[in-house]
Amino acid sequence: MASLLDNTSELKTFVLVEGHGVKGLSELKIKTLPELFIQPVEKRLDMSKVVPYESIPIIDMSNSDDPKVRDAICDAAEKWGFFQIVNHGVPLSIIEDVKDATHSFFALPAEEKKKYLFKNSPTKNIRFVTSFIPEVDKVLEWKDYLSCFYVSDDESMAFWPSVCRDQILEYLKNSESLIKELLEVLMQRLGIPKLDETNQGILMGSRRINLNYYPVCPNPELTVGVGGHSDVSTLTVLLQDETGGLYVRKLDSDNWVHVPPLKGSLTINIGDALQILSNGRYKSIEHHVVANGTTNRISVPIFVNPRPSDVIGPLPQVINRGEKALYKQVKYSDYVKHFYRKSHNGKDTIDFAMV
Ligand SMILES: CC(C)(COP(=O)(O)OP(=O)(O)OC[C@H]1O[C@@H](n2cnc3c(N)ncnc32)[C@H](O)[C@@H]1OP(=O)(O)O)[C@@H](O)C(=O)NCCC(=O)NCCSC(=O)/C=C/c1ccc(O)c(O)c1
Ligand SMILES: O=C(O)CCC(=O)C(=O)O
Ligand SMILES: [Fe+2]
Repeated sequence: MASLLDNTSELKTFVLVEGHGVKGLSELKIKTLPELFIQPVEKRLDMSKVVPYESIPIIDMSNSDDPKVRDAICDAAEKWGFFQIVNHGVPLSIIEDVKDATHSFFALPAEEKKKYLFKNSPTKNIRFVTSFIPEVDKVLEWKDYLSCFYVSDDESMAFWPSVCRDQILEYLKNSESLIKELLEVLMQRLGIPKLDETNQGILMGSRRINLNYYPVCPNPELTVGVGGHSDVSTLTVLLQDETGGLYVRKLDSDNWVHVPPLKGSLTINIGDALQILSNGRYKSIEHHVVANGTTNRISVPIFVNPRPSDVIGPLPQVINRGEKALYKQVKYSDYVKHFYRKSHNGKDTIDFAMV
């Protein structure tokens, strides 16, 4: 084991090539974090900047036709870019099933998980990864994930891991009406009364779902679970377990706010695509996940996106009201490829679309 930990190339092979991931490393009960994962101080979360007395809004969706609830959603998207929802209509049993399925996938032996590494995967729409982009990240993040881009039920049934595919598909189906409702509410404030086929395609024409696993880390303060980044989605529906560890930047400040686990809740955040489409009105906020010294953590984000072929820019309904466009028109797949070409670095992806 000593040679594994001291030799970066052997370590990379164990973690990235043999399918062990950081979970496999954590299970060796190592006492010290290998250098490969030691983040520069500026990439770690400065806990002195966390403000304990603030929290993102919690919105009860049981009366979602109530104008007060609809206003609360739009206000949260403008002022925080992040909010938690309860009574959202996604059955709690479906949520529990997807959490269990996440544990089942990561409990598979390395030999099985290895089949989903990008170079071995039967389809480019599914990949098992450690860190964010290990080919690009100079220092690795303390996270393994399975990323699934949804194309069709048939493709999922053929290629997704059988231990989790049915639960993921059920979850995707059962979150559909919630996603549509949230987008409808957000569009109404922008002067778009109904979602028709065209804007529905741009707002929610594709989905990516990730199963994230953050294993216990020997020196959590020296690394990150996920470095500061904003999502490139339209919006993200995030399911987290009872561990905690997600922090979001308070708008226009140097302060961070914890997103506490709240049983049965889902966390919603605005992504870059909606910041662009709304010409900056709705905010895609930087967020960060810390590593944990005592508990394994899972989370499951659904990234609701435009279709890869869509061209996105500030919506005509927004610009026609006399606003100056802050962003140019970009092909969404170009935007996403730009995101996937570099390590996490706060909010810098959106520079790609800036006028
Ligand atoms: C992703 C692309 C661009 C792939 O295009 P495609 O033509 O199919 O390319 P391909 O030949 O299959 O794959 C190669 C590309 O995969 C992309 N890629 C690289 N790493 C990954 C990865 N880990 N997961 C998925 N795609 C990746 C790169 O963009 C590659 O581009 P290039 O290096 O060839 O230039 C396309 O499917 C698309 O436009 N999808 C739109 C929907 C979408 O995926 N949106 C992203 C929402 S994800 C989001 O908002 C946040 C994600 C996130 C945040 C923090 C994390 O720590 C993390 O892990 C993930
Ligand atoms: O694990 C979390 O709570 C958030 C993960 C995240 O930000 C992401 O996968 O984009
Ligand atoms: Fe994220």
